[in-house]
Amino acid sequence: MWRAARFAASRLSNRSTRPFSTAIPGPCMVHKRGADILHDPWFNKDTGFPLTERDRLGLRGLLPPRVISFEQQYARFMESYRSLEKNTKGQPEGVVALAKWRILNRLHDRNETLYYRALIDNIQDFAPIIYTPTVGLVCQNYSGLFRRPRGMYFSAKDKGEMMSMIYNWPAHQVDMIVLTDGSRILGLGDLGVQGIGIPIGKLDMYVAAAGINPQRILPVMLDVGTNNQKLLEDRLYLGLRQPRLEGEEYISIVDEFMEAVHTRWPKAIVQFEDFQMKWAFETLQRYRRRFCTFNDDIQGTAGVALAGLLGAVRAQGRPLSDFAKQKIVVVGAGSAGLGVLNMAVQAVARMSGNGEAAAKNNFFLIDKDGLVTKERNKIDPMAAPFAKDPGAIDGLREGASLLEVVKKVKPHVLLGLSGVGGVFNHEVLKAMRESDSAKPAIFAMSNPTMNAECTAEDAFKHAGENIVFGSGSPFDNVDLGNGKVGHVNQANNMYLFPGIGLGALLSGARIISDGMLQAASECLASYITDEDIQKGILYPSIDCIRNITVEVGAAVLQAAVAEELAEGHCEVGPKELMNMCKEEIVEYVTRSMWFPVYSPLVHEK
Ligand SMILES: NC(=O)C1=CN([C@@H]2O[C@H](COP(=O)(O)OP(=O)(O)OC[C@H]3O[C@@H](n4cnc5c(N)ncnc54)[C@H](O)[C@@H]3O)[C@@H](O)[C@H]2O)C=CC1
Ligand SMILES: CC(=O)C(=O)O
Ligand SMILES: [Mg+2]
Repeated sequence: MWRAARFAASRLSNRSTRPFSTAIPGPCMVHKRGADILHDPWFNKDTGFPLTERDRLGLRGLLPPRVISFEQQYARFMESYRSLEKNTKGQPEGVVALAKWRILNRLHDRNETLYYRALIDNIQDFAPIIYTPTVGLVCQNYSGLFRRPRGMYFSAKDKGEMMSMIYNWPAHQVDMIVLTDGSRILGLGDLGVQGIGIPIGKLDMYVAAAGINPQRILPVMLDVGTNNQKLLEDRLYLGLRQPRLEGEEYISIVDEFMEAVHTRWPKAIVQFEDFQMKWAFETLQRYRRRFCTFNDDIQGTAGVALAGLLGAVRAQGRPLSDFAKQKIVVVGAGSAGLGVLNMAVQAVARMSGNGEAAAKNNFFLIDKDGLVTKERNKIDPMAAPFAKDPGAIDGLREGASLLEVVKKVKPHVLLGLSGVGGVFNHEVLKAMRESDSAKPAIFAMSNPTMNAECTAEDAFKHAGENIVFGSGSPFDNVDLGNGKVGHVNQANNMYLFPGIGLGALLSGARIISDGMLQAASECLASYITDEDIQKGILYPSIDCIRNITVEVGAAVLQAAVAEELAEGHCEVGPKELMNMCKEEIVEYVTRSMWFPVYSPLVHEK
């Protein structure tokens, strides 16, 4: 069932990052001329326009005479980035992070080709700036940082207008949309319109990891108000100054947006991101059978966590079938925590063949009120299936604290998706030393860094050096002394959502099925070699995220074909997809990925 490490070795040979391409890129049609091109980041090449192109496009005289090559421009940008790093050394972390974000954002606003090349080639350094953790800081300060709009904004005031508004977007084709209502941005709560930074960051990862053409992405903010009093009182706040819409009023706005998008771009994939839990589940159920859509926090996170949980079983030197015997404490009963539980329980049920009721026995769910049991008043219907019988474990009652649960259960895995920084305190971590596992796993998956359930250093210090550790935001590996290293994994849905979107897009699937999501998770789980697993490495390095995404995308595409959901994409029809073997699918996915090079621009009226 789980194709474990068998395939991993063959994949390793495939991992080099693509060098500067020497192939001559095809032409790109542009409907503008002159200064309009220089001010359009999709087409702008700055000083890189060849002289013939300057003549053809009316650019002569609008640029200094010397033509600078793409490679020189890239080197120049990286030089200024590195000197900024040097010059800001010793300054407060937040100041440095925002300075780095600004220099990248300026390039993004000016020249997207160069920006994405820099991002792809330096993904390890730049992901923490354009994605978690810095993106959280950017969202918190968005109204002050705002210079130029990016993406689209649909507000409660636009009701009845969305069908026409969607045609204001300048691109003819959109493939990938990331949508938020700003109600639960990372672990930072309701940030209203300022949450737009998240769809922007996620789509940057789509371009960098999945090679989605940046002219075909669309970050969207649905501004239905905010319940964040501080923002409502902030005179610079750029969103609607009203409390969040609720109930029918709210859902009618989302309905209208979904209809508008699919009228103009019937094949566009919509990723729901950072919606508060009640609307995350409600919208997923409402749209997943009608549109090609998924919720990243529920489904993407679940797949990444499951891959990590299976890695933790392998790290103990046990067969994957032992997953059913692992005792797992999940801290956080929100969209992410419940998404993980649902997928993990299904996996246990499949592996053990004993059904879902039995599969739940070894999972323990904790929320802000402690252990969730059937005695809980007003239990959330989504959490109810995971509520324990009170007394199922001797001495553990409704609302038992995390420390009590860890001491009694002695779990193999402690997994945090609570959004609460430091909730895995020293006592809880020390209690993990008594785990029934020889290599206990600790996942502090909440973002950004301040909201992580514990730091990597504390985890290794208090829970012991034999743990395996994952965190949602990056931490440095921990020096354990004597040349030993505590490896830090980034347990983040970034390893899956780009491949889910890419595979769904290229398959032309009508919907994103559970089978497609399971295939994505299995693929990630089988990517790591046993040798790496023994070192505590559960996820590959972010440096090879493009290669991982190819594999995940191919697995998702294959699953869509197997389930007869694939309707084909562009010139590749469903029959051709059906006739492709695994290697041909991988080759097709790789070939379909956009890569940043300057294409010759051809003016078309
Ligand atoms: N690493 C990754 O890939 C991902 C990480 N996340 C992170 O997970 C966190 C939670 O996200 P959601 O589930 O969407 O949020 P949510 O708001 O829906 O759920 C939070 C849950 O944590 C519980 N909680 C709050 N305080 C607690 C405490 N002191 N002890 C135990 N539980 C407590 C709440 O009762 C609630 O059940 C966020 O920080 C988010 O950034 C979310 C998705 C992906
Ligand atoms: C990573 C992510 O999706 C989150 O923290 O919400
Ligand atoms: Mg999210």
